[in-house]
Amino acid sequence: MSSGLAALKRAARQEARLRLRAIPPEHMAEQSRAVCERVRAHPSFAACTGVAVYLPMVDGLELDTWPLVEAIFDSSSPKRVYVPKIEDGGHMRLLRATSLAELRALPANRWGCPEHTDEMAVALDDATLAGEMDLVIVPALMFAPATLMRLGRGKGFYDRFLARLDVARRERGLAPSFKLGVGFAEQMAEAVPAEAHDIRMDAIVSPVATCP
Ligand SMILES: Nc1nc2c(c(=O)[nH]1)N(C=O)[C@@H](CNc1ccc(C(=O)N[C@@H](CCC(=O)O)C(=O)O)cc1)CN2
Ligand SMILES: Nc1ncnc2c1ncn2[C@@H]1O[C@H](COP(=O)(O)OP(=O)(O)OP(=O)(O)O)[C@@H](O)[C@H]1O
Repeated sequence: MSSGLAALKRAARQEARLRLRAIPPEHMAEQSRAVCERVRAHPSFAACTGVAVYLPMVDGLELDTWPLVEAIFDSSSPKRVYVPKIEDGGHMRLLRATSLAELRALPANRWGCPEHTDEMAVALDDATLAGEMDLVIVPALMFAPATLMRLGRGKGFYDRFLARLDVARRERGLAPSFKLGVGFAEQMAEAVPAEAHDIRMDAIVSPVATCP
């Protein structure tokens, strides 16, 4: 990556963290509920049979996806649910979860994200390889709804996972996954610095708008 772009990304991540820290907790909870409602109302949600969703970090500072996860498991027409697990070496696996209780009981990893432990995950396959998810709920530090681009946490986990997922789906004759970015109003920007490997979202949902 060119050092100019790296510096731009670094500065934009710092700006995003400042904005996130300034959101009152009750405003975060309210926005999270509104975004989860909008996701449930989106056509890609009704259409999907398998959803990849992150579980929010315990210390907050990102959109709370629990209202969405609870709604999926409460539904009479359940969908398959997959959650990320970070492996050594910077690889992200997606593991199928079979109940809300299973997810609720997951311990926090070193970054504060609820995640299966290595022992729990031993018998679980990486669902990415079978291309099982048709909808991916994508986190980011900042989004640009006008361009559908996102700025992640800088480790490339989602960019690499989304690329691998769609390769697996293509090999099976399946359409690409629908990539739905979710964030607080404070995380929406005019533009974000982007590189060739940064994967474009199909839609971005904030509490007040769904783009496109
Ligand atoms: N809830 C949740 N789960 C998720 C993600 C996420 O963004 N949110 N991820 C999305 O990719 C993956 C974990 N990705 C991470 C990527 C980078 C860092 C990281 O660099 N942490 C810093 C300190 C924290 C920070 O301010 O970002 C560090 O370790 O130095 C942490 C997690 C998978 N699970
Ligand atoms: N498809 C890919 N293949 C190989 N390397 C990649 C790919 N996507 C991203 N990377 C690498 O990952 C690192 C982080 O990329 P970047 O700064 O774009 O992360 P990010 O978009 O903030 O992270 P994330 O996607 O996890 O939210 C970079 O070194 C980049 O080269």
